[in-house]
Amino acid sequence: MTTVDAGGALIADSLTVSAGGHHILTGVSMLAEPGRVLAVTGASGAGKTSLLWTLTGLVRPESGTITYAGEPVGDRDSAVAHGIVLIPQDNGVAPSLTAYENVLIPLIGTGCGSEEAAERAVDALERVGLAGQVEQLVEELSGGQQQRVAIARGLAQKGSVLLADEITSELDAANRERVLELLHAEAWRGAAVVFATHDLEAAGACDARLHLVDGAAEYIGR
Ligand SMILES: Nc1ncnc2c1ncn2[C@@H]1O[C@H](COP(=O)(O)OP(=O)(O)OP(=O)(O)O)[C@@H](O)[C@H]1O
Repeated sequence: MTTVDAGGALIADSLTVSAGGHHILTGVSMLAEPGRVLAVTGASGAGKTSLLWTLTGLVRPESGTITYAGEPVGDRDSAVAHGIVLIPQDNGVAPSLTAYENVLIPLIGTGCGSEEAAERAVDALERVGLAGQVEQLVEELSGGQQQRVAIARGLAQKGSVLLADEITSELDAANRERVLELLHAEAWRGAAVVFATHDLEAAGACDARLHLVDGAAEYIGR
């Protein structure tokens, strides 16, 4: 397994984000530590996706700062350079490519050598239980299988920070358990993991919890 910088905490300080003329995050602060899984909970519309998109540089905050290992994360390029990986809520997989290509191509795009990328892609697909679907077109896969392709794509990148947005929503019980174990395995590898979820049982098994209410952090702890 690849190890990452153990000093690499992702810290958000007083993030405020606006869209459509109103605040969708208001003064949210957060600490994601290497080796730990932070659950982000909250009702639908509370701001979980907005927070993860801001942490990964896809949304620019109106005020507040984000740092990784003490370095500013100001935009998408710096988030990528710091190894901040997002598994998005909508999966974002390419339907006309195979499962393997969906995992492989982003690895090549980030400069991974072709042999290592191939190994990592197959390994990640096996870890999510898709060893038998490696060469299958994504459009031929079920919703839950497509979600697992997106998870494999995120795992294969071996990020320093893994942001996982509602990644168990389409999974059956066995695959939900498998994916939760994989998130914790990412933390054991040394990554800081942030897991947005409606699943309070899964959140309870995480190391820390940030609860959002109407875009504000209401409760931090277990
Ligand atoms: N581009 C946008 N323009 C205007 N409002 C937005 C935009 N993006 C998000 N919002 C609003 O911000 C709020 C938070 O949305 P967000 O998707 O972050 O919530 P969430 O907690 O992830 O919800 P869910 O659990 O349903 O995925 C919602 O009220 C949403 O309508």
